[in-house]
Amino acid sequence: MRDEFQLIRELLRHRPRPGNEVEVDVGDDAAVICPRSGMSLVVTCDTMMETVHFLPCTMAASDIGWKGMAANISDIAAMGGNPIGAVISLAAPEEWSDGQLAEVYRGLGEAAQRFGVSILGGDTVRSPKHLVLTITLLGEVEKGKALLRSSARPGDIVFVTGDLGSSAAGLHLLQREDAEEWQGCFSSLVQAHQRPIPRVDAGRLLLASGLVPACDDISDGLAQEASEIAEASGVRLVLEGERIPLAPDMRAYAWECGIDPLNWALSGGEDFQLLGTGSRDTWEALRERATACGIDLIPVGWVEAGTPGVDYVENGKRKPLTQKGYNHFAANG
Ligand SMILES: Nc1ncnc2c1ncn2[C@@H]1O[C@H](COP(=O)(O)OP(=O)(O)O)[C@@H](O)[C@H]1O
Ligand SMILES: Cc1ncc(C[n+]2csc(CCOP(=O)(O)OP(=O)(O)O)c2C)c(N)n1
Ligand SMILES: [Mg+2]
Ligand SMILES: [Mg+2]
Ligand SMILES: [Mg+2]
Repeated sequence: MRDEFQLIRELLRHRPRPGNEVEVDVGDDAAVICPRSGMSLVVTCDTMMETVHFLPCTMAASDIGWKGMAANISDIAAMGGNPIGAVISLAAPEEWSDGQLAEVYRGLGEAAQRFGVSILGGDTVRSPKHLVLTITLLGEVEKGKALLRSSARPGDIVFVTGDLGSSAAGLHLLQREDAEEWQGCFSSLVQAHQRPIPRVDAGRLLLASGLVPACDDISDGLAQEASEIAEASGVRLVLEGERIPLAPDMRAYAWECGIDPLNWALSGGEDFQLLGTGSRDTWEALRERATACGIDLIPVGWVEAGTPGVDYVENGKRKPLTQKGYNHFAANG
């Protein structure tokens, strides 16, 4: 029989050392943190749910922890912030052994360590069926400077920070009956799905440049995130299909499967790159500054005045984008 308090001690045993902002650490009724002066708190929350976000064939226990943390860090990155500390809710079924749960926390701790996140506390309950991992992440951002979805302006360039669709391709591969035969050749896709890297580096650079009006992270696919910026800013985004960056491995795997790789980029989700807009006048300066820091900003379209929404240009023809992103309550969810 599992002991709740023994399990909590086990899960927290190897957590990263708390950062300087932590006034009261895990172990009391609540944690106390103090952001640096001149900084505002940024708060976000995301859940990883067995069957919805992962299956035994798609993710090892440690990957679940990494990805749960990475998905939250990505939302802080999209605001231009720095992550500070996490509060973690774990609902665990009896079928998951203490060892497996410790593995979830090992992966979670690896991501926390890499991105400077303190584990501030959490809650542990029994789940009658599936594993559910919910993380609330706190971060800090310079007061009044957070990057918003609502600041895109007509004339802006639309850009992304890296390849799209690889995570969806990795998920497709991992769910094949003959997945093992494919994993060796396309390990980068599996890696993109299981161990995404949130773009805190890019978010911080975009904020520091002062040249980026709007930003969003790509959790639900480019189509959905572009429409979020369009709606929030009251503008029309125009995406150019040919410019959307696709990893060579992703193209090759899609070709093997007879699938259009752009569908994975537009609708697949979980890439956790950033989507942003920047003024045309300062675009070259911004791009050079990013390149100097090893960050690619890839132009994928532009912003126009018009009915809020997204248009798509393919083979020189422009039309409203029909692809939808990931939606938990739709057919693709
Ligand atoms: N159940 C909820 N209660 C309150 N706010 C929510 C809930 N679900 C989502 N939100 C808020 O709605 C907005 C959109 O959520 P979501 O699409 O999940 O964002 P993201 O893709 O960045 O994680 C966010 O501001 C989020 O905090
Ligand atoms: C087994 C399995 N099926 C489907 C998916 C694909 N999937 C699940 S949730 C999701 C979108 C991102 O998750 P969400 O909870 O919407 O995160 P948020 O947008 O709130 O950051 C995707 C693409 C998956 N990762 N695993
Ligand atoms: Mg969310
Ligand atoms: Mg987001
Ligand atoms: Mg979503």
